Amino acid sequence: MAVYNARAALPGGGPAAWGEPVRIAYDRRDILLYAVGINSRDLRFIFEGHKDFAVFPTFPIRWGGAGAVVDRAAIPPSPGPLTIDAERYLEVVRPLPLGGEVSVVSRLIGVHPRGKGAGFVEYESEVRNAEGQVCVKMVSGSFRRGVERLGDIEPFEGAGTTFSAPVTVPDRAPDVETGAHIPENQADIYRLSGDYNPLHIDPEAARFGGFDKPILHGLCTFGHCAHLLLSTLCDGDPARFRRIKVRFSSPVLPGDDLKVLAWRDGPGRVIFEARVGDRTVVSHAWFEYA
Ligand SMILES: C/C=C/C(=O)SCCNC(=O)CCNC(=O)[C@H](O)C(C)(C)COP(=O)(O)OP(=O)(O)OC[C@H]1O[C@@H](n2cnc3c(N)ncnc32)[C@H](O)[C@@H]1OP(=O)(O)O
Repeated sequence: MAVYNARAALPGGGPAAWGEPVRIAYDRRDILLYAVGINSRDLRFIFEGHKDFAVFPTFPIRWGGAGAVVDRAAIPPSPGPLTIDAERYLEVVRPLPLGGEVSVVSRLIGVHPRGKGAGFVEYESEVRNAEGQVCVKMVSGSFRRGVERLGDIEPFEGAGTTFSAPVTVPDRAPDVETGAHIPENQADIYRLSGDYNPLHIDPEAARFGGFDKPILHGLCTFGHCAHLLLSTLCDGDPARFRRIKVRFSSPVLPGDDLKVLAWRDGPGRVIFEARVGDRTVVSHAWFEYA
């Protein structure tokens, strides 16, 4: 089993069974950098000397899919920027330690044709602590542009299943409204957590990907939504975080004002959307808390 550092690029590749565990080492600096990358000003997440210093619950999201075996026959590769982060789910089973080594296992759970010449690919992942206990469960969905025909998929347990369920927001005013300004340099900071895709910093790479300028990492938007909801609904207490699911519907840009609108949907559960102006940027989303 290879040892990878949290800052290094994650490996990929392989079939639809659980992949080999990937060991990931991280320390307090990684925890702090992630929290600053989603623009947290909460000392519990950005000051290691705070009495309640904690890992922000969505910290491991970038490890989604780590170690999954990619069957190239089932999912033809699509060129770099044409792979788009489309949906994410994260569930905290128990808190991650404040540093050390964890392992991540992932497997392909679904490959679906979707929309105009795109494939929608979903991976499931589990993060386990040094004792082998599951701390976090995740599902990562991405759009593969230009993959018009998905390959012949060998049948496997769970093939064709999807975690991608539609969510309709109620036809009434939201119960909760919150938001944040995304600083112009937010993507510059977020990428230091290890997501160095040039789409988020290099204007030329952004143009190649079909954008006028570098866009914010979807996972940075994800972290902002989680932080805003945890702050507003749970006084920022990470122990109350349970699960979150989002769909990235439209890109967010550094400098944007992000608004999160949430509707209560039973005890400890909200349905939410994020918007920039009138444009919905996160949809089909929900958050559960204690
Ligand atoms: C490596 C990348 C890193 C990043 O961080 S990129 C930044 C984060 N991601 C984004 O900003 C993505 C923003 N989302 C989009 O730009 C668009 O959204 C998509 C390009 C992903 C899709 O747009 P379109 O091709 O125009 O698709 P459609 O015609 O709107 O919908 C076709 C079908 O696809 C479903 N769908 C649309 N968006 C998503 C999504 N994000 N995740 C999962 N499914 C999606 C719809 O419902 C529909 O489905 P049905 O054909 O069954 O009606």
